[in-house]
Amino acid sequence: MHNIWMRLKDDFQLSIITLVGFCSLIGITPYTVFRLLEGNLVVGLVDAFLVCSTMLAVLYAWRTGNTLRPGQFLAVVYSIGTFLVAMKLGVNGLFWFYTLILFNFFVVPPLQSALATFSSLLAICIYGYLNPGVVFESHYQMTSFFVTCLIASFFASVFAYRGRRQRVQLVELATLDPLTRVGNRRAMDSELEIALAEHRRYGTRYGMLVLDLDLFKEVNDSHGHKAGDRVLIDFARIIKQSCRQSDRLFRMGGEEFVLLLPKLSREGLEKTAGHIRMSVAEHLKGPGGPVTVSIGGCVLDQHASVDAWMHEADLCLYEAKDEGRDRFVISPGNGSEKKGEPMTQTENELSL
Ligand SMILES: Nc1nc2c(ncn2[C@@H]2O[C@H](COP(=O)(O)OP(=O)(O)OP(=O)(O)O)[C@@H](O)[C@H]2O)c(=O)[nH]1
Repeated sequence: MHNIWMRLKDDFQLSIITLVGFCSLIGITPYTVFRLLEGNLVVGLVDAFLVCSTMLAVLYAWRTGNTLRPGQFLAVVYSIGTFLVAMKLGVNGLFWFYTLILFNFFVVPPLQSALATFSSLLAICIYGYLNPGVVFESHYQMTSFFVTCLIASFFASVFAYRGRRQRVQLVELATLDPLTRVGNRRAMDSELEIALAEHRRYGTRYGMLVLDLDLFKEVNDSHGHKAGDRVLIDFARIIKQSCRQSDRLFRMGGEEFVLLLPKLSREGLEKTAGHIRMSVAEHLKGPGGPVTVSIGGCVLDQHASVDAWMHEADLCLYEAKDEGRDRFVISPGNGSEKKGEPMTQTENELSL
């Protein structure tokens, strides 16, 4: 129950789709029964179809975590459904268009929503125009309906667009480091926990590299904080260019970064660490000359916690610093506290 509540709180789109499911169940089901009882089979079946489709979409969203596809599916189903209901019920069915406008703008991105709503609106107006007296009582009524729907759509799309942008900005504020635009510590903590859970459940392999710029204080002290910031931004860019798209880079704080690498063996981790060390040494130019990086690494194994995993990588980093910097040390990987001496390799040793 706690899990369900957390997902509803954290995922806005999921909560909207769930709300739609709830509203359709209690809002449309009575109409379905009523239409079927009064013998209006078509509208009754359309209503029943809407309720069933909504329930399926809600289930799909909860099972897969994907809310875009069920949202698009519902936007199409409801747009067609609203058209059919208005076609059959005439003026009494037209009021559902206002609900459709709001609904579509909540479940799909603004452009897709405008397309679905406008198509449905246009379809009912064309049908009404071709069949005078069936849907609209006059052309004047049809025009008023069309114009008010367009105005309502316009306002809904402005609010939907602003709402979406603000949500994206909030997520960025909560998960990105403002200087380097890589993941922040909060994002790192949650991704490392997910990695640990996946490793335990499915045996997925993960490697971690802890990267720390060498003698970074000198850059700041000699050339100022702004120059230091520039070096940090360039460093993050070089790391992102040197690793796979599936790898995730986080800034732990200061000049220390963590790289999470999925599906990597210890040998793969060594290669990547060597490649990154070399790329940084070659391409990272501070105001006073090249800046290098020291790296500690560890493959996730039998670690009791994320802290234990990170601690092992940190010990390797300290060792790389102690041995003279501009190098990497990868733990031998027994999953517990470091027991033996970890392997230390510079790029030259690797290529021998
Ligand atoms: N420009 C800038 N500097 C930062 C930022 N965060 C931390 N620092 C600086 O990073 C420096 C870290 O210095 P140290 O921890 O002594 O490490 P170091 O000089 O890199 O030495 P080693 O790690 O031993 O190679 C300090 O001068 C901090 O002020 C930041 O966001 N921007």
